[in-house]
Amino acid sequence: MRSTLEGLAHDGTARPLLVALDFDGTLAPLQDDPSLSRMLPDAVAPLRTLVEAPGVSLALVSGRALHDLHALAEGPVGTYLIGSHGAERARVMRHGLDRDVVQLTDEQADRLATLGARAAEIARGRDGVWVESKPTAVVVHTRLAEHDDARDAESKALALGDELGSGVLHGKDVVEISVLRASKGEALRALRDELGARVVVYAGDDVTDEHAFAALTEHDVTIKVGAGDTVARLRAADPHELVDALVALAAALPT
Ligand SMILES: O=P(O)(O)OC[C@H]1O[C@H](O[C@H]2O[C@H](CO)[C@@H](O)[C@H](O)[C@H]2O)[C@H](O)[C@@H](O)[C@@H]1O
Repeated sequence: MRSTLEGLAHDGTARPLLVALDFDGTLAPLQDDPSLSRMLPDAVAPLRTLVEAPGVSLALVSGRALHDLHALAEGPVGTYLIGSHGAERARVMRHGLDRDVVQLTDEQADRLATLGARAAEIARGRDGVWVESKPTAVVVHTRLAEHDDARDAESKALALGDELGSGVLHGKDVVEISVLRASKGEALRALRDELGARVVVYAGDDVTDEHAFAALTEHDVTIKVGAGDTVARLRAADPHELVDALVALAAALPT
């Protein structure tokens, strides 16, 4: 995996190059409290090098709400941010974000409010189950719950998603119910087309990242972080191994 990335650095035909990275579980080790998630410190310098390199673009592609991703990930100026599994997009500017505004219809806004209330009912009385609200979705979190409570809450949340959601994603200890149809794969493909990227590198750890892997071609570089079935071609054992490879990629770029 590391040698593949180093090879891209030297390959002049792999330009424009888009390096797109998931956040939680990929650049940032998973945490019980999502507000404590931070990118591994060693990732900061190579990401800055990538975003400043001629012919290279950087994107962070996350299930996080955009404002959350911006605040926690601290992507360098020039980074593209894709949030809410593709429903939100922005670019990091020197002062703030250049942001595509998501506008829900009245019907979607009403449905989001209903979903929030119904998800709160699922969490009620289940210790460790809690609900995160996003601009386009609600998320039922179960990481801290006992096994039976977690499975029960997840199955109820999936049923709620089938009833009222436009999209349902079952990630690592989360069920995310959105009122918009979006996926990391569609968002990544749209960004690639806009940038005219000849090669895309994508790394992610969760089942929701499989949409992004599936949207790429055999000429791209797909990296699954951690264990689990995947359509990605390469694997990093954990965020540390991925970040080591990004350090190597950045160091190998022509100066
Ligand atoms: O696409 P990602 O960047 O991987 O974001 C997906 C979800 O990330 C957050 O949840 C995950 O990370 C939490 C912190 O490590 C962890 O507690 C949780 O169990 C994970 O599923 C975030 O809270 C969700 O909103 C994102 O959709």
